[in-house]
Amino acid sequence: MGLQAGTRITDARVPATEDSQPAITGASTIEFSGVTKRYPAPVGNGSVNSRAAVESFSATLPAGSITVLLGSSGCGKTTLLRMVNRMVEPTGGRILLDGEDVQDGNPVALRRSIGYVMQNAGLLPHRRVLDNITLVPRLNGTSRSQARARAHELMDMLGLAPDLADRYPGQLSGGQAQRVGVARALAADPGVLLMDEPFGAVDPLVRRDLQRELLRIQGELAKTIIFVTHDVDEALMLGDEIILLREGAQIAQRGTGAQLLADPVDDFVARFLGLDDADRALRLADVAGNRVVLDRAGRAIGRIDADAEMRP
Ligand SMILES: Nc1ncnc2c1ncn2[C@@H]1O[C@H](COP(=O)(O)OP(=O)(O)OP(=O)(O)O)[C@@H](O)[C@H]1O
Repeated sequence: MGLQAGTRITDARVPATEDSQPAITGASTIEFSGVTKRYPAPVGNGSVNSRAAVESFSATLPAGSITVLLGSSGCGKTTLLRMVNRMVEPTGGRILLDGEDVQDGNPVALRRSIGYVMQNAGLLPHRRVLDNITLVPRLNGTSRSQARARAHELMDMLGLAPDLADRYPGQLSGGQAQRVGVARALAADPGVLLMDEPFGAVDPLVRRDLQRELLRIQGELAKTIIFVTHDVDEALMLGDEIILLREGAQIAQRGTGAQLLADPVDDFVARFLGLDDADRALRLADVAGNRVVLDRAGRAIGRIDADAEMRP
């Protein structure tokens, strides 16, 4: 379809801000090099086999970009993500952050230096919203007043009303809890943000809002984000690049959303993206001078932003 390399699909309803390339400050390049994870798998006779959840995965993710790990349940997305902050230890291979092996440092310090957002927000239920957000900066030695000031800033940035600061997580809606989860992950100003299906548990409208917020915040902060999802539309909307995975975290195809849509390398990719599905039937069209991705009903689910180069 003649799409340029380096195109990015953005939310069709968000106007482009071509001149707003954010400065990349403190974001890290993430390099996976031959990373493997085998979990012990008990077999019937009492002995234990091991299965590779991730088999020799290699990829370099540029600083300041959103890379989406897209794939079916069980293909190894979460395992890949959790090896970055050593919640899961790899069986083989190396993960480098700006050239430094994550295995070389203290895992607790590593975890505190990396933002992590999970599906159910993972907030501490007995701590108020503000205390959830300030927790990691406080553990890192930030003063109470500074940590609270930053927490209020982040709440404002994420559209959370100030009076929510004193609530407990159980008193929040799902969407509010996810916003607090994102604020908490950003509170220590990490260079890397790991997001594991963070918007999967909220309704589609709230999910769309959260996706838009994330893109807006990323426009300001330019973190290196790994975003895990099995939702194609979410991947197309958020990813500077998408890595589509098969079982064992084998890379089926890697590229911008536009590249994957225009040039799927095989049937697996085409099927996963819904290109062969008459009910979905994603297609590209020109609308008011923009190249947009339409679903079967003609709804715009994303726009191809041909001017957006992949950031270094
Ligand atoms: N702690 C564990 N012990 C044993 N096997 C595990 C463990 N965690 C994950 N696995 C297995 O590793 C494989 C990959 O799991 P993983 O959670 O990384 O996949 P995923 O792509 O994130 O799936 P989902 O989208 O359902 O979260 C699966 O077969 C899973 O059963």
